[in-house]
Amino acid sequence: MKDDLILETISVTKNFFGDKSSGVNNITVFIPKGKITAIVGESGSGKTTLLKLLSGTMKPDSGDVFFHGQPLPVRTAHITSAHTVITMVSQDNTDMDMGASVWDNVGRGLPTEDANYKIQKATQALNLLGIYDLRDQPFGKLSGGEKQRVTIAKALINRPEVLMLDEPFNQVDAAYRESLQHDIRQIVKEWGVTVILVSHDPAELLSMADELIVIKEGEIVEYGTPEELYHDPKLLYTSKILVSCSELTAAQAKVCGIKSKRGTVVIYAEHISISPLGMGAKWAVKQVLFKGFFEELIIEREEVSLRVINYARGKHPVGSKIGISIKKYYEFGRWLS
Ligand SMILES: Nc1ncnc2c1ncn2[C@@H]1O[C@H](COP(=O)(O)OP(=O)(O)OP(=O)(O)O)[C@@H](O)[C@H]1O
Repeated sequence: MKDDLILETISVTKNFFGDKSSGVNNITVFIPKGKITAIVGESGSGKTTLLKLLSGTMKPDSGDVFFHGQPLPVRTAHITSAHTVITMVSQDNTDMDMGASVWDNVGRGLPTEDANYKIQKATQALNLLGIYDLRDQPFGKLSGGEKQRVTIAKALINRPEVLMLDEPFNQVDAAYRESLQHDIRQIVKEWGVTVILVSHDPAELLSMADELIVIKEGEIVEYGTPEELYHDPKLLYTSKILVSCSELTAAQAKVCGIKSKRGTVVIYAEHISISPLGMGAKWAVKQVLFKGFFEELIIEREEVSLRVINYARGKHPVGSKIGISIKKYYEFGRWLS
């Protein structure tokens, strides 16, 4: 066990009802201390199962889980944001009392009756998450984003060593989400808390995580930093999780002027530029997806569909035609242009 690791699983398997296609199989992962590690994968790939094994709320069928190099005891009760060493924040707020005030909910996370200590800790936690002014509000009346801040404040009140976040920002609107992500990063830096995050949001994964663990059908298939996996994914599966991209067969790639030697080509939306309208405008705009300061266009030609980033919002409506040039594309293991 290296000093810079806090949790590790060695060859851990957990299946449900003896079905090997459920749960996770033979997983070995290392969670670095004081970093944000994100577990990513398609729906049903085993992310939550792995999170539960790492938190000690689920017992593996075989294999071992270590916390600071010692076997992690399995807890009988569900882990909640009131646990002290490893805490969990999920999107459903099940351990919060909707009718009680923010202050009471957060204070309930402390395992003590010492009133002064409670006041000091609750004030600190609420200030940390920028919600001190909400202290008298009933929890149930808060917005989704405010609720998540309160849940995280409760989870942090005991200064846990590990904070587990299972899809924590689903209910939070985009503007609020960024500031919450920023605050969590700050807390990780200042307090040295280890965060394990499960998320489906590529932007969140790339901007928040220090390390990514990619899980597919219950097995770890790839891991690395967001930069490594974004720029040099070994698997199409990984790029599809992290990036808006199009996957083409060799025949489809030919329509884009690409001769593929390996049979599958991946084109990131950001690597396609839109050329001036005119004779070369052969791609029909089928859908325009609003993304804030840019749009994502779904374009089609000869039954080949591509995703393209468009910064000139409103300029290419559905039904119009555009020309494109592809700056680079990915064939597994290598970039080509
Ligand atoms: N308690 C359970 N009983 C039976 N099967 C289960 C149970 N928990 C998980 N599974 C199965 O194990 C597999 C992995 O589930 P898990 O919830 O870990 O996936 P996930 O990646 O977190 O999915 P999602 O992103 O949809 O939440 C799925 O096939 C799921 O149906």
